[in-house]
Amino acid sequence: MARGTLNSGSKSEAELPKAKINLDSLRRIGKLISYLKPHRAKFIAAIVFLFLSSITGLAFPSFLGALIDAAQGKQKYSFLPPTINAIGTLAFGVLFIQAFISFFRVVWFVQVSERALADIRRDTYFKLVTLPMNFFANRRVGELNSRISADLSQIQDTMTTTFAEMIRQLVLLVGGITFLTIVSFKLTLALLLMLPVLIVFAVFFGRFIRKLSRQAQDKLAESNTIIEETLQGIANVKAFVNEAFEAGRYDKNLREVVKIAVKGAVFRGMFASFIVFCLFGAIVGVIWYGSILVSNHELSVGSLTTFILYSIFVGAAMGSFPELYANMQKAVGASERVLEILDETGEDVSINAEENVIKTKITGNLAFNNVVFAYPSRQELTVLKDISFTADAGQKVAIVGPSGSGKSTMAALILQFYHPQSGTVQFDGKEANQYALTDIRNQVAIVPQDVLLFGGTILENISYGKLGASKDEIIAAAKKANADQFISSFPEGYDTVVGERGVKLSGGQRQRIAIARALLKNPAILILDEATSSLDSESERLVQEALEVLMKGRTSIVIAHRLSTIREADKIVVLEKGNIVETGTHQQLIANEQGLYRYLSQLQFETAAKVLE
Ligand SMILES: Nc1ncnc2c1ncn2[C@@H]1O[C@H](COP(=O)(O)OP(=O)(O)OP(=O)(O)O)[C@@H](O)[C@H]1O
Repeated sequence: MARGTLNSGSKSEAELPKAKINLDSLRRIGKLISYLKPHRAKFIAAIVFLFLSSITGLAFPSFLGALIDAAQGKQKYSFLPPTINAIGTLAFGVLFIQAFISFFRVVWFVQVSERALADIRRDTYFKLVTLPMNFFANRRVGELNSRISADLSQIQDTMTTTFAEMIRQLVLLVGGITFLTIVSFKLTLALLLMLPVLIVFAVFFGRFIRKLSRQAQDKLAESNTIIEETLQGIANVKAFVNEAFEAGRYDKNLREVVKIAVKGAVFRGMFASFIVFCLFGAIVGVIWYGSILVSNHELSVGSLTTFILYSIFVGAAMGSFPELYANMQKAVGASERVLEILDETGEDVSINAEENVIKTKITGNLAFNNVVFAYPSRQELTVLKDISFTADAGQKVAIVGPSGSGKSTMAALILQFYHPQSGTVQFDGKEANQYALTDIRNQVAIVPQDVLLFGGTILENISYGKLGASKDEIIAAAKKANADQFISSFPEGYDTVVGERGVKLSGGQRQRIAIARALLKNPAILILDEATSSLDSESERLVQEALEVLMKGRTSIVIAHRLSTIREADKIVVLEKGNIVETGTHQQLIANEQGLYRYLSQLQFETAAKVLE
């Protein structure tokens, strides 16, 4: 039967959907098979060895039969030596060769599939990280993660085990039937009439029982949910005096669990009787008939032994096919899902670090010309409607407006995460598409609202702004970003591990790390997405000071939530529902009594005053 490793038991793999195997699906997954090409010599050698080891495996029942016959003074095959010792020695010789071949076939299969799989994994990951933002908007991280883990594991399992097992069982089946026919045509006929019917019956029976036990498990899980819900909401249960109701609900569910389990037990019992009576019965029948042939001198004892062993080989091979086939189907499904990613068109970003150099310098003039934009995932909602504004090199331009007015979307368009439906985004007077994508992203930095730190040291996190920066450069950037002081206060300083498993940094501290990152990157254009949650005043002062240093000498686009921080801006763009409703300096805008800016300013001023009271 198929080995236990075929379904490594992990839930996600066991639940992978199956796909139909036909010419069309095989053609589609041909691209994945092409990953074997660089290793084809080894792969072919492994298949040849697999054939050899399976064929030598087939020799053993004949050796055993010959040994038994030799013990009775008979010679079973003329091509085998007549004495017991000679046959035994030969059998050991073949065994040794088989062991030798098996070693290499296992090692080679694993080597080839591991390497091919690593290439597929690498390409899938590379493709994933270069895919446009829109791709990620429509998919959950968990789902993508499972493609790289569960789907690829299934493909790997199939490559290393299922595929080899399929070939091995095929050889055993064909070879087994051939040898059986040689030993006794009559017995083989009797066996082949019975065996397939019994095996098909056993497989379907087995599946039905598995389905029943899954139903029982699901029902049990349901009753566990009832317990969980009741205990979590115990205050509600008590307040409504619904203890009896919950107890009834649980009891009803439990009865159903028992009902399904008992029904399953009946079928399980029937299955056991069936196996005992029919399958073992078939063997007993064959031996019975064989013994009659032996007593009539039509068959030797050795031949009967050989026959029984080959029948076991053939039966096991037949029985293993349904599971092997199901595994193949899962692998085809998994391959199709992985290919879906590989076939997507990525952004024009190279994954070679050496190619990531700035080819065209940008001085920092930025312009939006009649930009109209809707997110590809929500075409019906036009987020930006005819936006035009300019930011000259070195200027500080603030974008303000109510929540949802499209401020962050403008930042995403500057970073080329998305492209406008009409209108253009220009850098130094040239349209964005005239630059290499990496040229723009390498010269634009963003300090986001919520700073994500990667698992690693503070030093590594800052150097994310400029990979390969020296420690001195990093410390200098941290000093300018007002971060050196708090970093040095940690016992491990810059080597302190942060991120999910490390030290938790406060919002203000994380922002200063992000500022140091941006300083290190030294961009021509800076986007500041101001944090909405307010920091305490000391933290705020440190962050604000660091930001002033960062903004000096470059174009800064400040997405502002607190209007007090942008009074000095060269230009303030006021956005409302995707339209620019006002543009000007703080003085100009505050003077407009009917203006949105003045209204928002007053609102914030009043809120602040109330807090102070
Ligand atoms: N990835 C996305 N896919 C689809 N719609 C989006 C996406 N991101 C934002 N939106 C929508 O675009 C509109 C503008 O959002 P945006 O985040 O630009 O506003 P904002 O002005 O930055 O808001 P806030 O001040 O709350 O951050 C909103 O209606 C939002 O629902």
